[in-house]
Amino acid sequence: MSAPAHSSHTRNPLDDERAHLAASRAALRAMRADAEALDITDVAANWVNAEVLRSELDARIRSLADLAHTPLFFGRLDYVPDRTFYIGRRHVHDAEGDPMVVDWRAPVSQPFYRASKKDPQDVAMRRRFGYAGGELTAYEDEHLTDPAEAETVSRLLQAEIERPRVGPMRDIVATIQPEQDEIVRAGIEGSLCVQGAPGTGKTAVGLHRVAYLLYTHRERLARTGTLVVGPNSSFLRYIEQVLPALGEMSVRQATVAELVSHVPVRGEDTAVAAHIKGDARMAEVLRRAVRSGVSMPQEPCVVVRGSRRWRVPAHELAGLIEELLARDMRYGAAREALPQRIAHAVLVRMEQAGEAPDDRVQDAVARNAAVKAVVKACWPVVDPAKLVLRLLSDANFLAEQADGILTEEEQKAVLWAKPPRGVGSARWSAADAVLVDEVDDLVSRTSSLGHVVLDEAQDLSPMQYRAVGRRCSTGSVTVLGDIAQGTTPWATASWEEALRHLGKPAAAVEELTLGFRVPRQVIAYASRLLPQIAPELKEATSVRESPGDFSVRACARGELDEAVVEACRASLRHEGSIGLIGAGDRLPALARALEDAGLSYLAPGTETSEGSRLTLVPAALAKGLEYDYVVLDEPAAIAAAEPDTRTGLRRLYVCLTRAVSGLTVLHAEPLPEALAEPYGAEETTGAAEAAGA
Ligand SMILES: Nc1ncnc2c1ncn2[C@@H]1O[C@H](COP(=O)(O)OP(=O)(O)OP(=O)(O)O)[C@@H](O)[C@H]1O
Repeated sequence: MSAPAHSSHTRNPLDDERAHLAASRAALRAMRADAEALDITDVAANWVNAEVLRSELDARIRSLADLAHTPLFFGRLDYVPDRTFYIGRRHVHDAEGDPMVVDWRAPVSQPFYRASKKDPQDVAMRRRFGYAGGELTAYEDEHLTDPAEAETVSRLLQAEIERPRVGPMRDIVATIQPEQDEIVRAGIEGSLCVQGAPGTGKTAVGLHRVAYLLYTHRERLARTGTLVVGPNSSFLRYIEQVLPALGEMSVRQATVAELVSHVPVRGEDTAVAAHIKGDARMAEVLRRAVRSGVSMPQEPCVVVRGSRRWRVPAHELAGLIEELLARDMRYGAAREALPQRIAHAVLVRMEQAGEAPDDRVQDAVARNAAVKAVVKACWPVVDPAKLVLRLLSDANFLAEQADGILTEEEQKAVLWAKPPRGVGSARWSAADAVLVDEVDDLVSRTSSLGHVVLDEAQDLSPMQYRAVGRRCSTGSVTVLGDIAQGTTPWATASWEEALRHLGKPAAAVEELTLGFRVPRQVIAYASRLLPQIAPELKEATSVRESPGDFSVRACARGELDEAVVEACRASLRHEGSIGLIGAGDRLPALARALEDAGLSYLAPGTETSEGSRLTLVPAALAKGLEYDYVVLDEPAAIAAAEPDTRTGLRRLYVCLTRAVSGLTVLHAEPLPEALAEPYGAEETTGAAEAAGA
């Protein structure tokens, strides 16, 4: 793209901008040299201090590195009157401390993302820069206050959206859209939920929001911590470079399974059992179970001190226990409070007898063997894993705790067929681990982080939402997901319900509808499934201009593998990444076909590179990922691999919406009904062919 011609006889503005880039680079080098030259021997009082300071300084020096392939600034704002700011990934200042580049997250940068002709926000001109291989090669201006200038779609923005994808996920800091920016910059106090169709940038927005919050509330979040929760490790590997690219290294990323890893998960539940174990009613069953060991004393507690014996009668002890049960306290905290309460009762008696005991006496009484014996008998220690184990293997115990909460059939469904011998040998399932986590929290409060981003949230069960919710009980959360992509039988039905289980019922639900990934005709084709999988949702639109290569082809049974290999070859002739997606049990055959054809392939989550661009993706792991070209093998098999029709079609919807530039669907079995209609010739361009032939 060339720079627009400017009428003046002076230097080409591009030269001026290049000069500013060179000067900014020099300033950044000077900042780095300053940091490197800093002598900390005088300021660090001791060895530990010196170590801490050194590592902070090293991090700062690293963050000041000038990365040749990431432009130092990507935009410029000319405010009225007469103030110019260059917007980039990080702040750069000159020797006097004046800004050469301001951080995209600073308040003065906000109009770069939000200002419009309708609302110029004091900006006279917005300039976007185009780079090629680290060189500044183009710019594009919008004069927001000029009534004569028509509003246009930015070509640089469009080029960025169309740029082929290879390697890990990229940041979108140069091209965040206004509706996305509102979410990125929403205040830290409020929790938010974002419903968005495939490719509307939910993941990108969530990660940029973390970077924004860390910039704006650095100290607070350094103390309390931030966490990004994603669906599986391939997904986490795919997104893990985005935050470091934005200069943020200290954000933890985890799956829900990793958050609740109290027991080793080796077993699997039936869909029915998993559904019940994920139901919020389980929380009440567990609460009862935890307290079920509490009993009322039959004997008085007799404390001997010196020559005197102090007696607290059984009914008074029972009163203390009942009072603790009635309070909204963690089980473990109440257990710690009980000896003090009993000791207090003893102290009252001592005072009545004319003694003047102090706090030390109360502490000593609380540690007395007789008091300890009462606590041990009446308020026993609860081991979370052992308690859940008992609940799932002892039918009578479960029946008592679940009485009036779970039906008999439901109880039967969650009981282990063969009770394990102990915690170590049990075949715990993922849902069991969440139950153990719930009990753990009933015993001692889980500590809360400052902010949690929960991505692909539509798949979580109510009990999983509770597990995430307790990790942000005093902080806030950003929930991202798409109901139409919910593929677990235990998925929570609506965002309102999900937010309730998270403990954030007042959070606002926003919707993103502009799609940045999937070409228009592909999203239109996939959206035919919406009436069956999520009738309440609107069809996504696409901002992508490229119509994309899209074809649906029927083959004879014996020829499918060969056709798939051929489609992969054809895709490899284009630039960018290629994903071959198939049902789990089709994967061995597909792998063999690729190997026989001499095509090497990667596993999902492995970084693609120019030399290795083809990934073989099981349908179950496709969620959240994207490829420039997707070859989709046998839709019917993908749908059939799920326990019910709706889940099957939702899985298919996920797989159909992974493509950026091209999608080839190949099938030997009939297509699901909604997709069988030929794709209308009037809607297609290029290679689309009739489906279901
Ligand atoms: N403002 C933007 N500018 C450029 N690219 C964007 C923008 N927003 C999103 N994208 C790109 O669109 C693609 C889809 O984004 P992302 O994966 O965040 O979507 P998603 O809503 O999480 O999708 P899914 O529902 O499939 O998980 C990514 O390649 C992302 O970088």
